[in-house]
Amino acid sequence: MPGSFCNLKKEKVTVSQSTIEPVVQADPSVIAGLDYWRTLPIKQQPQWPDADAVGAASAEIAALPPLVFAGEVDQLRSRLADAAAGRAFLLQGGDCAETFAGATADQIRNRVKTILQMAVVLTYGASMPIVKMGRMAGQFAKPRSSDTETRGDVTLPAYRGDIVNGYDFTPESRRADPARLVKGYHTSASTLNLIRAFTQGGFADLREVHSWNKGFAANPANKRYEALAGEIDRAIRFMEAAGADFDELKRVEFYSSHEGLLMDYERPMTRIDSRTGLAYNTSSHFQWIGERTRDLDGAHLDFFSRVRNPIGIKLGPTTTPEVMKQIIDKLDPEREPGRLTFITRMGAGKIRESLPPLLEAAKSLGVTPLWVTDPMHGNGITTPNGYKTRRFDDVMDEVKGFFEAHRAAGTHPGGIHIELTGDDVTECLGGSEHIDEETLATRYESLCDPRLNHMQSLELAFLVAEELSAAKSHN
Ligand SMILES: O=C[C@H](O)[C@H](O)COP(=O)(O)O
Ligand SMILES: C=C(OP(=O)(O)O)C(=O)O
Ligand SMILES: [Mn+2]
Repeated sequence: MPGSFCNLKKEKVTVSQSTIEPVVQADPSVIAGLDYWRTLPIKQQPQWPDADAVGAASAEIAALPPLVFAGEVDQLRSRLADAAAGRAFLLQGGDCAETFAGATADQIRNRVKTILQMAVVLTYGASMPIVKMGRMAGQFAKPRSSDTETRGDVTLPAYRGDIVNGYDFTPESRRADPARLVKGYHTSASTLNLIRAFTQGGFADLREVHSWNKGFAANPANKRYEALAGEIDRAIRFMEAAGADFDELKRVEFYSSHEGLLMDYERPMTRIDSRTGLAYNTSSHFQWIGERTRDLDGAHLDFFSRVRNPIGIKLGPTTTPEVMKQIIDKLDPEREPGRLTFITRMGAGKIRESLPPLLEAAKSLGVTPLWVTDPMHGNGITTPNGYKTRRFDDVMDEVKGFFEAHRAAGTHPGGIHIELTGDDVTECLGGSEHIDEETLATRYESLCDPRLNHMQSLELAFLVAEELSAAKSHN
């Protein structure tokens, strides 16, 4: 697999030799285009103190093997095309900011386990395949509202994610360190390796995942979900009785994704596929462009318009149909199924007004992007004692608004994008454990935005499954 890519170092094109398949030479204009973003305005990049050290780190990354194979990326595009057409549903979840210290076997397993558990519930509710994708194995760079953070009378650069600087509030830790780019690569590689092992090696066995869900539903706090859990149980027993081959249900496809933000990492991870001569960002299967960096004439949109990966764009409540159309024209001029995902993050109070005009505009343009709801980023609040948090009920209300808007427009609600962890943290308010403002302090671990914990994530999956099954019966 690695031999089928060429490494791109600066402007020079070197194509590695593959004995397995013929190598297609990269068109020089493709290579040159990949650096056009350097001429454009760019937001949310760190102030690296040492330009030579950044260049050296990027060159080192450019020489390392790709983390994903272009063929897997193509497969994901076709899965997302199914979701856009209403034949599948995307579940994308993981930390707001992964950390190097958090890349442990236990924490990775808990996140994968949570996503697998949610996926089983959603599969039942949707009666459709669930495309499983982690905000994992590369979600290390963060855009921030402010470049600096002030505590008392000390002001330092803001924490921009472990791939840039440290969280500790000292000048040394907050200085952007290019060595972190290389560590980001290796941490992504080891995380993805374990994800592949879990999802291919037997851990994802449907019956096992289902038995974990039975444990969730047996908890008296989750009584509300007992009936649905019972239905899933009967469905699985029916499959067993009918002779389903459960060995075939031990492995699942699982895709990696992160925000395509930090260009000194994304550019060197972008390689030319020897099969096609086209550029793929091999840092993950899918990248999205954030609400803060999706400027039409900016560096990010230009760069990601030139890679073959399926691309997500976050759309906040102020997005106009005209801007949406220009994004489509720039990123998906061919209107290729599965290429473009719109991840709307409007806020529970706004989605019912802000989403319908975009859905109507897409219909009148004759385009069918994949529509995904991110019910996290429009619902942030800060408690009087200083914790960034979100209310579970607001999150769920935005999901409901998303389904309502699609039902009214006759478009497909194609997926959910959630900040979650598999651990029992206390970062979001509410849920069946009734986490309140006092409780937040007991186990608040996120270095950026608050995540649903394991229980809250499963609870959300049961509620979304109800929405999905209602959406089915309306069709
Ligand atoms: O994850 C999203 C953003 O990075 C985050 O919401 C920004 O948070 P801030 O407003 O604390 O910078
Ligand atoms: C930064 C994020 O979101 P947004 O761009 O929607 O604010 C995120 O997904 O963590
Ligand atoms: Mn976030």
